[in-house]
This record gives sequence, C-alpha cells and structure tokens, in this order.
Amino acid sequence: MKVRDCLVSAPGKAILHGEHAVVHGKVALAVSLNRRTYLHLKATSDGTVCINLPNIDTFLCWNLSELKQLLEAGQRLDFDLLKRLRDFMGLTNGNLDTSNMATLTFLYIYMSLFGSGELPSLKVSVWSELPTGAGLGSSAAYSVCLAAALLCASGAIPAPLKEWDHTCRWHQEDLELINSWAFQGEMIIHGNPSGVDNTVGTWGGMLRFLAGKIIPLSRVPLIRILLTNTKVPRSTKVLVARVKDRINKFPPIMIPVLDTVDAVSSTCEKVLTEMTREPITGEHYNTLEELIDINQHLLNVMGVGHPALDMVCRVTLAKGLHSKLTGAGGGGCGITLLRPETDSAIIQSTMQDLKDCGFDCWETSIGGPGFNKVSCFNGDFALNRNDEI
Ligand SMILES: Nc1ncnc2c1ncn2[C@@H]1O[C@H](COP(=O)(O)OP(=O)(O)O)[C@@H](O)[C@H]1O
Ligand SMILES: C[C@@](O)(CCOP(=O)(O)O)CC(=O)O
Ligand SMILES: [Mg+2]
Repeated sequence: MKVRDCLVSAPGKAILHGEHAVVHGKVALAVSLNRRTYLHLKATSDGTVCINLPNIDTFLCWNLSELKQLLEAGQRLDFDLLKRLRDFMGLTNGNLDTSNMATLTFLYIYMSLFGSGELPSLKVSVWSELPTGAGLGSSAAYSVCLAAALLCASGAIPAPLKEWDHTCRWHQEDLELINSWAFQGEMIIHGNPSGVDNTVGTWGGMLRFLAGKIIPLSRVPLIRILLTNTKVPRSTKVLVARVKDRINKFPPIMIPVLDTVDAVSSTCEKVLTEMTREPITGEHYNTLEELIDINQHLLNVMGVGHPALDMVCRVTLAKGLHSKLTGAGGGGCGITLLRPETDSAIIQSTMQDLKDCGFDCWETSIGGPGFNKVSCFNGDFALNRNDEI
C-alpha cells in the first residue's frame, strides 16, 4: 500500500471556564493557543511501524507481522482491539503511564484505520511546544495529529485543500472525522473525556461546548493572559475520576457546584459578547476577574486545586491580577487575566515573581480574529522528504 508522507499540526487549548463540569454535561468556554503539536509521518519499506515521541522519551518499533496477529479478520475494531493491544504491550489497567498511554493511542488508531487491509510500514514522529500533562490539552493535540495524519495516510480522508501560505486544510466533513478519531484517542488517555479539547484542537478559535454541541464564538475580544506552568505533574485521567468520586459521594453538594460553574461560563460568555458590541470598560474586566475568582474556589471545592496553584493566585493577586487553574488542575497550569491598562512593568515583575517560585510563565493572547486549527503543510515546503526527525 502506497502511503503519503505528511506533516500536520494541531494547537493546544486553554479552558476559560467549565473544566470538569463539562464532563458532566455543563458548558465550557475554551480557546486554542498559539503553541502546537507537530507530527511527521513517513512511509518506510522495512516492514516495521515506528514511533518517535521525544517529549516523553518514547522510541518504539514493532514488526508488522507481529501486529497483524492481533487483528481478527473481518472484525469491527473496538474495545476488544484495545484489550488485545493492552495484552500485547503487557499492560494492566493500572499501568497506564505517559509513554504507555501515548503508545496505546497510536497503535489503536493505526490498527483501527489500517486493520482491514495491509498494515503499512511507517515512521511517525511527534513533537510539541506544549508542556505534557499540564492542562493545555497536549493529549488532545497529540490525538488530533495522529487522527489527521493516519486518516490521510489511509486514504479515509482526501488530500487536504491547499492554502496560499503552503499550509492546507480539510473540508468540514473530514474535520468531523478527524475530531471523532481524536476523541477516541482522548478516551484512551483520559478515560472519560468531554470532547472539548479535541474539538478545539480540530477547529481552533474560541468555542462554547455543551454535551458534544459546539458553538463557535466568532466575535470575541482579544484578551491578554499569562499562562503559568507550576510544573507539578498530574494526570487528567486521575483528576476526572477524582471529581466523579466526589460527585457520587456528595450528590446534593456537588451537583449545585457543577450548576454554578455552568452559570459562571454562561455569564462569562455574555460579558465577552458584550465586549465585542460596546466599548470595553473597566466594569467588563471587573466582572471577568470576579468570575475567575469564583470559579477557582469552585474548582477547589471539586478537589482539583493544589498548593502550587494557590501560590499562582496569591502571587498574582499581590499585583492586583486574578488567576484560576486551567484544564484538569491538581498542578499543571493557571491562567491570569491581564487588563488592557495593566502596566508592562507590573506584568514583568509578576512574571519574575512566578519564575522565582520555580514556575514557567509566558504572556499570550486569546480570542480575537483568526483561526488556529489542525492544519497540514505541503511536505516539500515544510520538510525535505529525506530529512530524518
Ligand atoms: N508530545 C507528545 N508526545 C507523546 N504523547 C503525548 C504528547 N503530548 C501528550 N501526550 C500524551 O498525553 C498525556 C497527557 O495527557 P493529559 O493528562 O490529558 O494532560 P494534558 O493536560 O497535557 O492534556 C501524556 O501522558 C501522553 O500520553
Ligand atoms: C478536566 C477536563 O475538563 C479538561 C482536561 O484538560 P487537560 O487534559 O488537563 O488539558 C476534562 C475534559 O473535558 O475531558
Ligand atoms: Mg488532556
């Protein structure tokens, strides 16, 4: 089978409001970031499939003949395949570390897409500008890249449409297919994902996500934020399970908390919309700050806070800035809202204070015009075909 080489990329995301609550059917507001994950797929002819995942120190190869034995002729690929792959990799349920989850996700999508025909010999390399396991949707960006590249290589989606700047894109229905396979990847990595992260990775921009329904927010103001990575490692899968346990233990307490988060997200959306229709005032920013504070407390009630995230909130508040965790929490990243009038000296000194705590910190902006979705590059332009990654 002739497989096309390709280079694809997908953005990370920040959740403004609604993390965790979105898993339980509440609204989330999420936005793509200008940090991305890249995947290069290269056809080979040595009868192996190999993955290079330098961010997580994983470099593996398998013989196609070994993998073929895991496929049962004619069978629809599903969680039985997942079980066979787990057994093949020697994994028990509790043994899903960073490398195993990434490997299992790759093998699952690869075997599912190519299993009914000939397994192609490939080398797949993935690298990312996103911190892994820090709340910025690295798992979704990884899954979107795998889905896009492998669907394209298998011929399940056509060659993408070329754009003027040497990048290219897919039609809406192809993006939907990419998103659905990326969601399966997230299921392997997260256990019970809402789908918001893979949706942002696929479509980009800012969106409102509710029970699988996506409403793109096409008119949103450009907002400056700080992103701070506490570098405290955590796993989304573990945190999502922790919140579920707490909901099961205290339903009358936790269900109103989820409803309140839902109201925070909807109120924030309303304010953002107002900000595009009328002159932006200090009052708009005051409300956004209050919503951030309220949601941070609610996330602590859900049990996904961490002393390092409390530190981010304290350090920034000392400079008059408001922060909350973003993503699954339990460590990872926080976002801090910057007001338009915030002096650059204040921003610099806040960033220095955060760095002095041992955190990584960078300024970025979200919203505004422009999309930042999954895209591919015309191979010859972006990479010489003979380049080794
Ligand atoms: N660049 C990458 N290369 C390989 N695997 C990755 C990469 N980025 C993310 N992953 C996978 O995603 C997992 C992290 O997912 P998760 O706990 O949801 O955190 P995040 O908030 O970054 O999405 C990692 O353990 C790994 O399996
Ligand atoms: C906690 C959650 O709302 C977001 C998780 O994001 P991340 O994996 O921490 O980037 C889970 C989900 O929506 O699937
Ligand atoms: Mg994730």
